[in-house]
Amino acid sequence: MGERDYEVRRILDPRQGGAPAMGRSAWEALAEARRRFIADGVLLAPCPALRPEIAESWDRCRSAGVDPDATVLAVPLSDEDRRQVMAVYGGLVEAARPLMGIIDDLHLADDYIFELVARNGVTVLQLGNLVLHDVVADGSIMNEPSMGTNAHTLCMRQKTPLSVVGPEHYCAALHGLAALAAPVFDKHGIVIASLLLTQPLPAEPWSEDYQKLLSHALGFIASIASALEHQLVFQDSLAMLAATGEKLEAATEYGQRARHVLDIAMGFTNEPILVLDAAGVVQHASPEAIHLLHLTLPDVVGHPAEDVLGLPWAGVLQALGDGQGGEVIASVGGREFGLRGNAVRSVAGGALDGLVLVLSEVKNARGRASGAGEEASITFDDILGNSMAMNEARDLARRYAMTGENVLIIGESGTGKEYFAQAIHNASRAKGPFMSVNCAAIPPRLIESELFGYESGAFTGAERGGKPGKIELADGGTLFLDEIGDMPLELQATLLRVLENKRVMRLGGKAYRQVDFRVVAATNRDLGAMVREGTFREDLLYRLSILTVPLPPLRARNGDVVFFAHYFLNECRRKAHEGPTGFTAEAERLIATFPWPGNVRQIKNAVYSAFYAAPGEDIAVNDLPQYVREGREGLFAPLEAPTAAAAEGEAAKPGDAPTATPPVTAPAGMPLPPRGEEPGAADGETVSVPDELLSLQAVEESAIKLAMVYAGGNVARAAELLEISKATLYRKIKEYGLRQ
Ligand SMILES: Nc1ncnc2c1ncn2[C@@H]1O[C@H](COP(=O)(O)OP(=O)(O)OP(=O)(O)O)[C@@H](O)[C@H]1O
Repeated sequence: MGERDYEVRRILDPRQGGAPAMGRSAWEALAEARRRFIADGVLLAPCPALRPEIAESWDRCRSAGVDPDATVLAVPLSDEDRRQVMAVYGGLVEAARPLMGIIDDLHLADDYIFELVARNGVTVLQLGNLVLHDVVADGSIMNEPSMGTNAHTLCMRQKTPLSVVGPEHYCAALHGLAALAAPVFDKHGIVIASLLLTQPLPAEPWSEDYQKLLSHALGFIASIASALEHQLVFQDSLAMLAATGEKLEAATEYGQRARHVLDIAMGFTNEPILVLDAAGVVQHASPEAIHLLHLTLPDVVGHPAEDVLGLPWAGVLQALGDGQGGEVIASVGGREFGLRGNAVRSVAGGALDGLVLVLSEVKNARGRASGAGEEASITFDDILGNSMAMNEARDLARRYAMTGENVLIIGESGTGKEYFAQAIHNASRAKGPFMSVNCAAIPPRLIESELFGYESGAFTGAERGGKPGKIELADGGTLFLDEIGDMPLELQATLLRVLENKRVMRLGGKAYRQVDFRVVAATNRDLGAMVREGTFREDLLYRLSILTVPLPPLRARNGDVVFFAHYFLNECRRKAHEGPTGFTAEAERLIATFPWPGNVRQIKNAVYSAFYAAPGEDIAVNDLPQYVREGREGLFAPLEAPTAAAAEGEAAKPGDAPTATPPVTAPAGMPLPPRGEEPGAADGETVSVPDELLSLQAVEESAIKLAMVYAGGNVARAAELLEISKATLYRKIKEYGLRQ
């Protein structure tokens, strides 16, 4: 239509376009001009009735050798060719048929033939009652070379509606006809066909009425051509719409299938996952997420994040939508959950398509808290000591931390094994949880459920909804197996399998969960000897001990003892904001030479106890625990009600401040150590404590008692002094059968 350079309106006026008005003389002059041209090949000049396009057509016909006297015009078309043409023009024919039918309603003509002629001259649709069999064979190709000057070929050539009447036709066989034709353009402005109305000429074709009728008929045909073009565009749009609809349908179907697949896939993951669309509506939820949130699938899927997680979607997007791995905390049903998010974009850098949220309960989401509520806050920078032995241990552990492999830490009690475990965790998996299990502190029959967790109903007393084990909770982080030497033999094989496969099954469960965790194990026992005794599995030891960090006892760390004494003194001052500022020379000498079997913990406790006991500027020998003053390697004695002799003796010691050691008495309800275990103590004599009573457990037990004394029975304060969590202290109080 873009090429259309005429207007239908103008054609209705015969003076402005289409067929020029022709009176009788003009008609006769035209006929004469044609006769002369056919005969001589020359045009009579001037002949106003002869339009240039008609004259040019005659010229082309003559040059092409068209026979002006042929009786049968047009070139026959094979059936096959015709089928092909019809296949191409089928759509156009269907569109044109109702429009062309209007001619009947208008009674514009009596005898006529109204045709839709393809661009190549083949009639593809024919209406009307005029029979032209004698002139044009049915289903033939009608074009200029086959039938001389004609209206439809010329209108397509000229790209405008026009008429060819009587003697304007080159071939005499058509002289009795008037043909009116209008081109049909496609949406690109290319002529694809023409509409052709053919009628027999009346007796007086030059009459004014007939000339007017011709003009109106041409306008009508041009209008139909125009309507047909619009219809084509409309059909095109419909087709496009239909195609788009089909594509949409296909896309919707594909989307539905993908959704179904994802729904099923969700059932296979043990991760608590929520998938949200760009508007923040939950589209999928894994069973684990449903389980963790204590909700049902219909409570979650199809609901906005705001309703499910209680968080404004805009805030979630801001925190997690940039794909930088942030975390937000959501509170659902009074419990807190960490949400880590992965932004989904189908085009890199493009608009957000959705968000995949991985949930975890806050206690392990933050990656710090262990089951006992302890925090893995220690880094290698917090591990003090400048002795060569200590530096070597620290360097070794730092290197091992980077390997991601399991690490075994061996050392006496109080040498800093847990400190090292935390430092390794924070150097390699700080973002993950640090879960610690003290194999010596948990009754053997409970270790299994503590480690592996259980499903609801796994055993009598199991929590409803089950409980994840420490291994599961350590996912993405570190499992610290303290006192691994106390791991029950029957569990060692299972643990080994878990270490090898990195997957666990809860007790009473049916499915394995893949867990990504690293084990740091610690012991103060000789695992090699235990293997020889048959109480520790060799294969487990091998698995755990590939990277071993031996921690030197304090007595092997040259210079560290005095360093720690001052360090802990300063720590006390920082906490108390007052108190002694140093040690007397003699107290420092005593500290430096004491063997400290309880290592750093012991010296720390000794300094803390002296700090709160010392009345003066400096901590003196008298302020130090009695067992230190007496050169004994334990804490047992100081908790004893001091004998008068002992108190005197201490007070009389030269070089110390002239103050008596404050009598250490247990507050009401605080049990004193079992005297019966101390040979000779029953009769009140001061005796040296046998070595076996200075076992590490005794050291710990005594430290607890001492801390409780100084904390006035306040567990929180005592825990602070001992630098352990309240929960651990409660556990140890229970373990040692102490009363608070
Ligand atoms: N290198 C160190 N720097 C600072 N403090 C230390 C160091 N080593 C140990 N400590 C102190 O000693 C305490 C005991 O350390 P830790 O619990 O790590 O020892 P452990 O070897 O695990 O002991 P146990 O075997 O009895 O459990 C710590 O709470 C800390 O206060």
